[in-house]
Amino acid sequence: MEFRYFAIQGVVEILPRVFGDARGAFFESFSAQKMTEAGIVGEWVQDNQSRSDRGVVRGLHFQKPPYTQAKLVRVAQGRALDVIVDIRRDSPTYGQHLMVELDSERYNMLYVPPGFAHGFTALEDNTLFLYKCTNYYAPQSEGGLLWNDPTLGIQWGVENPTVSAKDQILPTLAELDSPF
Ligand SMILES: Cc1cn([C@H]2C[C@H](O)[C@@H](COP(=O)(O)OP(=O)(O)O[C@H]3O[C@@H](C)C(=O)[C@@H](O)[C@H]3O)O2)c(=O)[nH]c1=O
Repeated sequence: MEFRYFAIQGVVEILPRVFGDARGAFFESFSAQKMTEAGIVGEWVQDNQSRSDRGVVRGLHFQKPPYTQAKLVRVAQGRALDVIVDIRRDSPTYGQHLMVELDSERYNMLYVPPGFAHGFTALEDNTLFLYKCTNYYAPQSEGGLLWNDPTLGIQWGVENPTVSAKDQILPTLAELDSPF
């Protein structure tokens, strides 16, 4: 398992060791021991999965304290462009975003700590997006950021994205009163 760190502190890409053979492939999709050694700590309590067709954008989402979530995200089928925005008020990279392509054929994953708005776009039909969370879903604590806020300048990689009604009315960064 290899770990890649970024200019935005706290975010880690995980590149598992993949064992290919005549039957197919094997990899460890989670190892508390190896991830803890790399600084990825959390009490993982919920696993989620969504299926999206090409051009679907989900996000940008977070849960507010005291129900903040770290997320460990990956794609089991297809490809997604994963996007995170730093909304930690005291962070030198506040308002900056990072994009990482998650590819089911590369088996890569991304660790997203609390303090980030998270979203992705599916780059293929039937993209299966899997993630672990360190807190249970708390609908009353849902927060978000407008996916196409021009201030963020995110290039989502698809034309005419499909976005839920709920996500179309999220606040812009300027309107956001970040709880982090
Ligand atoms: C996130 C979530 C949703 N739901 C329900 C609520 C709703 O009826 C339905 C669909 O919810 P949403 O539209 O919020 O699903 P979605 O837009 O896929 O939400 C997810 O987006 C990505 C980008 C994230 O980062 C996740 O944390 C989560 O916010 O599923 C749960 O029951 N448990 C959950 O943990």
